[in-house]
Amino acid sequence: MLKNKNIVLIGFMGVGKGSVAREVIKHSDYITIDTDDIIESMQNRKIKDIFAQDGEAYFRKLERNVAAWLESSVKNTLISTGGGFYKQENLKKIGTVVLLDSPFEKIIKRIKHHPNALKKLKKRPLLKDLKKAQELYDERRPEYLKVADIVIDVTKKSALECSKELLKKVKTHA
Ligand SMILES: Nc1ncnc2c1ncn2[C@@H]1O[C@H](COP(=O)(O)OP(=O)(O)O)[C@@H](O)[C@H]1O
Ligand SMILES: O=C(O)C1=C[C@@H](OP(=O)(O)O)[C@@H](O)[C@H](O)C1
Repeated sequence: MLKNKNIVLIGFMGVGKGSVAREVIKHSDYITIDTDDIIESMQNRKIKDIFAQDGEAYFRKLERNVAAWLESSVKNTLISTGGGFYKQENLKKIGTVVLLDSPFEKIIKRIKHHPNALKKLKKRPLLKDLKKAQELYDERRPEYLKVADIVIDVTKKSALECSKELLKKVKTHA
């Protein structure tokens, strides 16, 4: 583990941030937290309900609050983030930024193959319209690459393989 250094996992919706984080903690001393989970628990409602009831701008404000808290108060933690969290101004101050990268079609294929696919799609308001989601992906991908300290191509790898690559790359990045 790096001293006083968080790992911030970024990447498009459904690319596997949560899945990889859960593998990393099995093979290291890291504790993991998820910005979406923090927001849902503070609000006592689901992300899709926050979007529906108060709109995306309100959700982004909540993300900003979480980002400020992460920077001031969280250390030595693997932080999994929502797909839009990478835009936070203080992102690089929170920790080493690791991008999970994969083509749009592969991400969607994976989600659709999951036994709980419908639920997985429903809980992500920005995946409702796949054409718009593809546009969002195209707009974001260069920005993800720009902000990342480390990039992991997750396309042909299991979450376990990705977690091992992450731990190795983080170690050598220090
Ligand atoms: N490396 C992987 N190989 C195959 N399927 C994966 C992999 N990583 C994630 N998945 C599947 O993709 C979907 C989205 O993963 P998830 O971890 O929830 O993504 P995120 O946290 O980035 O939104 C889930 O159905 C999960 O089981
Ligand atoms: O890409 C985005 O802007 C979003 C991604 C979601 O998280 P996941 O990446 O975990 O699906 C969630 O934060 C919200 O629906 C907005």
